[in-house]
Amino acid sequence: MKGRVFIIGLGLIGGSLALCVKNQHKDAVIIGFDVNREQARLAKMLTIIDDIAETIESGAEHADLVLIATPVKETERILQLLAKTKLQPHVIISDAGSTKEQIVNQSNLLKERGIAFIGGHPMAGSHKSGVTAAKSILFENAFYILTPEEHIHEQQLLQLQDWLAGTKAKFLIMTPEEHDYLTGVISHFPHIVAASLVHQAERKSETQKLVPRLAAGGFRDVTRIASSSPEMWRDILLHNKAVLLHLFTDWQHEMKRIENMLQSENGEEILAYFAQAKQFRDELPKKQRGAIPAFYDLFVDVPDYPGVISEISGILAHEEISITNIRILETREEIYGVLVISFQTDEDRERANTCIHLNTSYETSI
Ligand SMILES: NC(=O)c1ccc[n+]([C@@H]2O[C@H](COP(=O)([O-])OP(=O)(O)OC[C@H]3O[C@@H](n4cnc5c(N)ncnc54)[C@H](O)[C@@H]3O)[C@@H](O)[C@H]2O)c1
Ligand SMILES: O=C(O)C(=O)C[C@]1(C(=O)O)C=C[C@@H](O)C=C1
Repeated sequence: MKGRVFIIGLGLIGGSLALCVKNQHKDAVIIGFDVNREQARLAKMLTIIDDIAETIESGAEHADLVLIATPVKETERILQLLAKTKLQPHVIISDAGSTKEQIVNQSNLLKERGIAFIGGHPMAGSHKSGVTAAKSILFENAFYILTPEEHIHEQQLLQLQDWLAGTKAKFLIMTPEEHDYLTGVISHFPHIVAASLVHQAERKSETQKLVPRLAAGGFRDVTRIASSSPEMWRDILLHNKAVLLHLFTDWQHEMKRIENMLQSENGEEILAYFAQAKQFRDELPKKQRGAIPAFYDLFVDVPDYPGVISEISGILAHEEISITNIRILETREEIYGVLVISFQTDEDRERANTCIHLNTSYETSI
């Protein structure tokens, strides 16, 4: 599609959306704005955007699509500003915020002017922030939730999906309330738990100096997201307060339940507790994750010795399995295994997995 796309907030998500729109719509002109001028300058330098707008008003005036990718409290303020700004009558405005109800409520002022606002949330991301972390593949295979209100025409919804087709995400339509409940359960509350575990470890480290050095595999896996942007998460919590307070009560019951099992040394119940969690966790759809390994990646836990890459690639070549990339991770943090092999299809990855199991004793994970 041709047109002018204005992106407000040029961080991880705004930058990634800009790349996705440009990949799909080569003739589109992407204008960006960020309060942090350095982020805007970097976005232009990295050719993630074509031009920088001096103000939100000047960027929005001639835009066909406006995407807001700022922390959610800022998004509310920006919607208030846009409601007073000169806009093209056909413009579509959307956002990428992690909460929806308060943002959609705030868009009422635009609705009164007959301007279309469609709440959006690409359900993939990272603990990294800033435009330098932006990637065009960030949302591949992830869900992209849209929360159109009743007055939004089908045509406007389709047009937004068309603009965002380069994300290669799967669109899901739901109400803002449903969105906030679901994300409260699977994203926002887990974030609080991750941060609380880090706080607990930090407190213990005051008397137990070895805690930071020993905080390895499991602790790092479960707390990776605690390294995310504090501003972003402060805003998410403030927006989704009601859902989260309800989940705190649930969680406290949950902790009490396992605490009681331990208190009474009920081994059978403890076993069942972990077995049930393992079953549900193991059955989560693997292909629907976001970007972190967004390709068909296979992780192979190999000893770090010269020649290991050619050993594995030789085994795969022998079976005529094509690989698109093979590399050694410099760190073992967050993902098991140091050798990452990328494939074009899930089928190739499955074949490779079987082949490595048959020919080596290395552990693999997908
Ligand atoms: N990080 C994730 O995993 C993720 C995933 C999906 C959605 N989101 C949502 O996307 C939004 C952006 O998150 P991010 O990860 O890109 O954060 P980020 O910190 O990488 O980028 C946010 C950018 O917004 C800019 N900004 C802040 N206030 C502004 C304002 N008033 N006007 C213009 N620019 C402003 C900041 O300077 C920053 O560059 C948030 O609402 C977040 O909830 C995040
Ligand atoms: O992978 C991560 O680092 C994330 O936390 C991404 C994550 C999530 O909870 O899944 C975080 C918030 C966004 O709203 C969407 C995605």
